[in-house]
Amino acid sequence: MAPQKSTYDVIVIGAGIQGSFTAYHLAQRHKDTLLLEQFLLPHSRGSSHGQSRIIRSAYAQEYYSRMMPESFRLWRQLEAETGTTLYRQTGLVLLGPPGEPELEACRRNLGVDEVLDAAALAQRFPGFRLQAGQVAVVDTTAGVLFADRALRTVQEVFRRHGGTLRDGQKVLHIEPGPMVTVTTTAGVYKAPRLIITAGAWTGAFVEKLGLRLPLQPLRIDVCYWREKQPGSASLGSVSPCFLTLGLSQAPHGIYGLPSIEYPGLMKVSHHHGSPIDPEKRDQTSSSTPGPDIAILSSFINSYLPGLETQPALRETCLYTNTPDEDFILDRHPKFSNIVIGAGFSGHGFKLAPVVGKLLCELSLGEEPSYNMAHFTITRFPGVLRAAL
Ligand SMILES: Cc1cc2nc3c(=O)[nH]c(=O)nc-3n(C[C@H](O)[C@H](O)[C@H](O)COP(=O)(O)OP(=O)(O)OC[C@H]3O[C@@H](n4cnc5c(N)ncnc54)[C@H](O)[C@@H]3O)c2cc1C
Ligand SMILES: O=C(O)[C@@H]1CCCC=N1
Repeated sequence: MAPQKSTYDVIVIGAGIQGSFTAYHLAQRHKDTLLLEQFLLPHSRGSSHGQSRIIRSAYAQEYYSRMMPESFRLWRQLEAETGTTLYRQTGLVLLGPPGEPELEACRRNLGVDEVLDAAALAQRFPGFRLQAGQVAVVDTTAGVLFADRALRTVQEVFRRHGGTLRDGQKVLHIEPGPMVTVTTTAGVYKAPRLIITAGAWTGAFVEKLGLRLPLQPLRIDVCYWREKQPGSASLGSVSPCFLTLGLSQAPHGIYGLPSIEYPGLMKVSHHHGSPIDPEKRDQTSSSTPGPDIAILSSFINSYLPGLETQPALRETCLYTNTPDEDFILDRHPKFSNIVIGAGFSGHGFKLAPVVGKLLCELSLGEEPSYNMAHFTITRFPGVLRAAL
């Protein structure tokens, strides 16, 4: 048997959606790239699994909304390159009290004048019942990304461009230097450039490289609710995605997508969860609070009368939040050939094509295509441990 190749132009750790898109951009640019994943693929232990994610232009922060046209374009490019459907336009309803600052900022950034009241919304989306004192803004560009399929597709194209993906290999040790040495459970690899996109595991990882990043993994309980009339909230019906802003009973927001993963079951969940160690996610103890089902039930009763008010199914997923919920996309302050992409705070999937491009640019020492001020490591004081 030929000995395994061990030296590459770039090594990427973590084959979730961010690492996979980063590796795809590198391989497209003819960099000999190794993508390492601790679990056998596909897996459901991180943040990128499941069949659906929301994609929307609506962002309160201009620095994300400015990235969205390119992200939509790159998703379409991947669809065209592979002949695969990855996106379905459904529209997205943002709802909250009139004048709510985030809602207003989204409306402004979308360039939408219209704010809908209950009657106007019901006419457009009959399954939705807006409550008194609430308004809605519609993002018509928004829709659903077929997440598992997207992850598989980007990994396939990465390989097609000559990239190497090794799964079932956990990275155990990183030795910084002009040639970074990466030791896994199955081998030792070297490259002049390393990119860490290890999701909820990133904090523990970079700690060993002298960085204390304020990354908080959260366990997210994803709930599915049965349609009273089968098919009424399916992808084929007039059923939008939605997201609440400024609801007093759910300050982090409640969101929903049409029934996709399970016919007849619509996903409606909190946009938040409970702190967790990713190594212990299945060890639910009485000290790990579950999602507040009563709040979701009451929301469904009021806003989505076509659904049963008890969840039919629950699944788990992980967010990795930063304190300001902005991403971390930066070079290691001490080892500039190590780049970190983390802290996607529950909203990173839609932007993965652009995130991958930016991490690729940072790693190759190029000027990033967007202003990176909101994504720096040094926005958090005291991250560099004195010892290193
Ligand atoms: C329930 C839920 C709903 C969401 N909804 C949306 C949405 O609607 N729209 C949206 O845009 N975003 C959404 N997100 C957020 C989005 O899915 C995440 O931001 C994104 O998937 C993060 O990807 P990642 O690659 O950083 O992490 P991951 O997918 O977790 O990938 C990191 C990978 O690194 C690997 N790894 C870790 N340590 C090692 C090691 N030592 N060696 C080798 N490999 C290692 C892990 O196994 C993992 O596969 C949602 C997230 C969740 C959980
Ligand atoms: O990023 C998004 O659009 C969504 C919103 C609701 C939950 C997670 N992410």
